[in-house]
Amino acid sequence: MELKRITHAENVRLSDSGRAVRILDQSRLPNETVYLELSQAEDLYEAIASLRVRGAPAIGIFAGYALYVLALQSQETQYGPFLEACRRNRDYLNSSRPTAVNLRHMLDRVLAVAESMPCADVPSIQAAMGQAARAIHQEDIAMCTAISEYGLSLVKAGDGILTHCNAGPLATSRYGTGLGPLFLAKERGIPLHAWCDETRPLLQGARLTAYELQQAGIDCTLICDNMASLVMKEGKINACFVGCDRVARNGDTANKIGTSGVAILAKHYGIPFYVLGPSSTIDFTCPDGDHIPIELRDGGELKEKFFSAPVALPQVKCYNPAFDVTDHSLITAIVTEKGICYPPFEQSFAQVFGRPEKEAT
Ligand SMILES: CSC[C@H]1O[C@H](OP(=O)(O)O)[C@H](O)[C@@H]1O
Repeated sequence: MELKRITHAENVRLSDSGRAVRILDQSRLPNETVYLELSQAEDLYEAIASLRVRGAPAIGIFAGYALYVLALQSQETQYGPFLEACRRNRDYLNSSRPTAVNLRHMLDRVLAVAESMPCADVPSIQAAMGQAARAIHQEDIAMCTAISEYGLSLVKAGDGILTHCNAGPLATSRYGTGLGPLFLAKERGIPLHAWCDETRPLLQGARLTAYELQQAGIDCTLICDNMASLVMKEGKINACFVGCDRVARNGDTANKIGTSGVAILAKHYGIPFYVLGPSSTIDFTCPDGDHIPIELRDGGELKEKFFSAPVALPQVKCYNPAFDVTDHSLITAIVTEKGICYPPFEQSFAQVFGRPEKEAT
């Protein structure tokens, strides 16, 4: 049987000129397909802050390229001033969103290249930074493929998979993490059915997950977030697959707001709850979920965004945390590119990643 390779929208890459970052503007999907080429610091920052590019791995890939294209514009010819400019750009881009640790990890990785070349000329440093940014992108493709393989091993043909938010190719490089097994299953002719939480308030599930799955010909049904309990009770769900933005050392996981509620429901109904993500999303310096910074966003996203008229009076106060933390006790396994980690997570991380069990904080 000819295996049909799923084509993925190119969500982030270097522009053809090599001097800008080209993205598919996810804030305009699913109704408009708009590509942007960004090279100015303020535009690169805004693209992350406004979720034109979003999803922990995709943010990391974008940030690596962004620091590189900004370095290319530097007029500095001396190492010291050049490095200081790179550090300022790193700090500025890192301040765009606080929760997804991939942002910090990948900015630091590209900056570390510049910091490791004190005796090199600026053009050589710029070239090395570009190689690091491209490596981050290629590594993510490999990681998502491996995560998808491990994730697919946890389900069987005909299973119903509940998803929350978007952790597909748009949020990563290819395949995705939480959605990766669904794309891999499609390529292999294995039927799975996705039940997609719309994921208020920014509707990544409705706008992006349903879009990606529909485009790929993958069976999916869109539901409101408040329907998750009913579809679980009705026996439609055999497993929950979600992505992650930051995993603490004990397995507590920050992901899109509403994820912890899905995990509590899954526990109640005896349904396995899987977190899927690359090792670059694990923050080994973070001891537990209480130490994960949670982004607070503007209340307008609740009251008027996506509505033809406001759904609440302008004076109504709002609370809009963009993420919540799922306690490690609610997680069946954390699926990474290096293997499936089962509780106790600190021990399995040590085994899978070959790290000391107790890390210096
Ligand atoms: C593949 S990780 C995607 C992860 O990021 C999303 O957050 P946002 O849309 O705000 O970037 C969400 O938490 C997804 O699970």
